[in-house]
Amino acid sequence: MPAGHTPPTEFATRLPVAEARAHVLALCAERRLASESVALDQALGRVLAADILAAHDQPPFANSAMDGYALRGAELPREGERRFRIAGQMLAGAAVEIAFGRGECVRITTGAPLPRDADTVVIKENVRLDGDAIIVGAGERAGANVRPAGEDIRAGARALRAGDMLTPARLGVLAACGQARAHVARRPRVALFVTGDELVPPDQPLGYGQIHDSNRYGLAGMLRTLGIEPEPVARLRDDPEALRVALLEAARRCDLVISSGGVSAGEADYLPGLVAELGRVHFWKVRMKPGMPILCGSIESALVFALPGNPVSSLATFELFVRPALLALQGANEADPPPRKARLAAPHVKRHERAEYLRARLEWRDDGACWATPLEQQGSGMLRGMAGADALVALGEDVRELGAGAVVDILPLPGLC
Ligand SMILES: Nc1nc2c(c(=O)[nH]1)N[C@H]1C(S)=C(S)[C@@H](COP(=O)(O)OP(=O)(O)OC[C@H]3O[C@@H](n4cnc5c(N)ncnc54)[C@H](O)[C@@H]3O)O[C@H]1N2
Ligand code: MOO
Repeated sequence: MPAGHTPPTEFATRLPVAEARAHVLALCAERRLASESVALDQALGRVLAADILAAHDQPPFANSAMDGYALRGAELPREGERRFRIAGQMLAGAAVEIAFGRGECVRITTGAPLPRDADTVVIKENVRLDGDAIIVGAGERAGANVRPAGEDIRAGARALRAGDMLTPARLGVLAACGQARAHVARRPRVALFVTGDELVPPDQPLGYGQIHDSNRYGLAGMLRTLGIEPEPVARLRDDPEALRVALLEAARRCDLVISSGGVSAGEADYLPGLVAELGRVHFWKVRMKPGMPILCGSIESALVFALPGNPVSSLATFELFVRPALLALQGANEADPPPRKARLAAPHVKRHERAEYLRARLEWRDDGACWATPLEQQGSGMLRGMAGADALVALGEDVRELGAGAVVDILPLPGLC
């Protein structure tokens, strides 16, 4: 009997989405990746393996927030004007301490340490120069334009949390804390298999019954939004022997194996039987549309996601299961974010009992709410609908009819900005 006809046994099937996601996250918690140290230049998008405690105050010293003149706030005039002799100047980076007396000030630039006896900076634009002195009028505020030491981050405080994904600003925090390297989770190694004898690469002409392979590019693109470059995998025919060898080899080399196609009920749908034979099926089929036939299993220590071949189904199931899995393997705090909300811009009728993920465009209107307009192309083979979508609108199993303005959960899709 061909492997495609060997029904896997002893696994959960037709799970609700939430249960399937919880199962995936639990599987990932058992498989957390080890950490490694990387230079900050290589750390964008990586997930911190430990809390970052600030070794010193940030800023490390009280400094001026503006270009101007540092002085004692108590000496500012309440009315009229007052003259301050310029005793010297402090430029950012200059390693000199300047002392100044009563009735004096120090010219200072933004970021320069505040002289010990100063507590106020009057900006350049608000003074009049008069020889070696400045004239300051009433109306200046004592204590103005000073950034106290540690106002951003106190020495010893937790600057970043284990599990934080390193965004550009977080890389800045690490650098500001004096860390040239970061301890981050190892990047997941991922193999991507695209199955289907009807598929030809986009640079080859189509024969009868053939289509261009789009999932390879869509799924690889999804991986790249997470900074993951898929491991090279040869193009395979729908041949169970070749697939068996390749799956086992990929599972030994990788943390996660993704396949596209061959996971439903067709004569050449070998994936479920092969995963059952080589490892274990954790669940097969989730009560969702698109993406119902998704399978999650494991072969040796690798997690396996067999995604449905319909192009929209493969991308939607990536977002719902594979992205959270890749984040959870790295211990990311963002692996299972709470759903975001939007208002549905047009009424919608759902005629089936599965959860539904509508492709929708988002728009922030003058009422301050985010409105989601479902696109016309909702078929699971209609890539154009997915390409025009900013988000998936998640409708629960029980939803049947929704009016315009109904509040719905949304799952934003990764974009380029
Ligand atoms: N009798 C049943 N038929 C189907 C079922 C079912 O439960 N019973 N499920 C349907 C659903 S829902 C989906 S989704 C698809 C998923 O099927 P497979 O994962 O087995 O995928 P394939 O049959 O290989 O392909 C489906 C569809 O997608 C096209 N495809 C596949 N790979 C690619 C690719 N790399 N790039 C572009 N397009 C691709 C393929 O040509 C098919 O048209 O099954 C339903 N059937
Ligand atoms: O669930 Mo399938 O993914 O509808 O096309």
